[in-house]
Amino acid sequence: MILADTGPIWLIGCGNMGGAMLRRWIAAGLDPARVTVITRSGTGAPEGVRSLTAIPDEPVPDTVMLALKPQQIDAAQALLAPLGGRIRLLVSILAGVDHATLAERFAAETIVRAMPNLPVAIGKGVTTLYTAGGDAAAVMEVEALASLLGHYEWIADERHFDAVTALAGCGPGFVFRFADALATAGAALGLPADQAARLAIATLEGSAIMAAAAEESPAVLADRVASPGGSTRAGLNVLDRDDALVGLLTDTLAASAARNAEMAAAARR
Ligand SMILES: NC(=O)C1=CN([C@@H]2O[C@H](COP(=O)(O)OP(=O)(O)OC[C@H]3O[C@@H](n4cnc5c(N)ncnc54)[C@H](OP(=O)(O)O)[C@@H]3O)[C@@H](O)[C@H]2O)C=CC1
Ligand SMILES: O=C(O)[C@@H]1CCC=N1
Repeated sequence: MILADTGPIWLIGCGNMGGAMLRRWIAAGLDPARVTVITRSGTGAPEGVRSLTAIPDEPVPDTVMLALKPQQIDAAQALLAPLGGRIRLLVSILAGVDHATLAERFAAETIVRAMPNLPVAIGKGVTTLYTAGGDAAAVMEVEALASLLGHYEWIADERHFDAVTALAGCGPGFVFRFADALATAGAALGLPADQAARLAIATLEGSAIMAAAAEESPAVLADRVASPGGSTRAGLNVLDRDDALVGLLTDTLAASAARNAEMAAAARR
């Protein structure tokens, strides 16, 4: 998809996620001269991008992206309050904070919630999008930006946003933890720790690429690894006993989704 040059983009916050997205967009062809990063410290912006600690005395930008923490939404509102008019497109990556809260706090014609994940840094991210409606061209622009980050999908029901945040937004954190656990378990069997770490990550990489390309489900692929009466089955029996792994991950996502809901409630105050 081609990026429309609709004018200035202000990025409020440029930390782990805002920075990863912006670097990827610039690598993919976004003109850095269109972007102004605004943070308290004036740090974090990629080279060639204007970096400020307050909003400039300029016309309302076409696009504003909120990439600070949900707990910092009051500061973002105060920062943008002096703007004299409506922002054409507001994109928020704040976990939890819902569309209605954004509409109440920010004057924007089109508001899109986006939930990216950290592999956007290498163009292999997952971004989930939601809007309650808005200008079709603005929505297309968000799609064009999201497509540069990797896989993207819209959700029609905002009530699913906390769940997609838990699964895909937080998901890399859980997968990285799984990689560590796999390596730790390998080391417990006597492997050198560095070798166990390499093998664990390469195994995850190959398995994920294979699962992404396969027509069969991961469940079928798991059975293909497990020779009848063999060693994989013996291991899977541990993960499957009383749905141990499913139960653990269900609790994990539920805890993340509940935290998103708490942050959303705090932002409504
Ligand atoms: N990390 C992740 O994997 C993901 C994060 N998100 C969302 O991204 C958002 C940011 O998270 P993350 O990047 O991890 O957080 P970071 O702490 O890494 O970045 C926060 C950024 O916000 C800036 N900031 C803080 N306060 C203000 C302020 N008052 N005005 C302007 N800028 C400010 C910080 O700079 P300074 O301190 O200099 O002001 C920093 O650049 C969150 O809403 C989170 O829900 C979504 C998906 C995944
Ligand atoms: O931990 C967080 O709150 C954010 C939301 C998704 C990933 N990181």
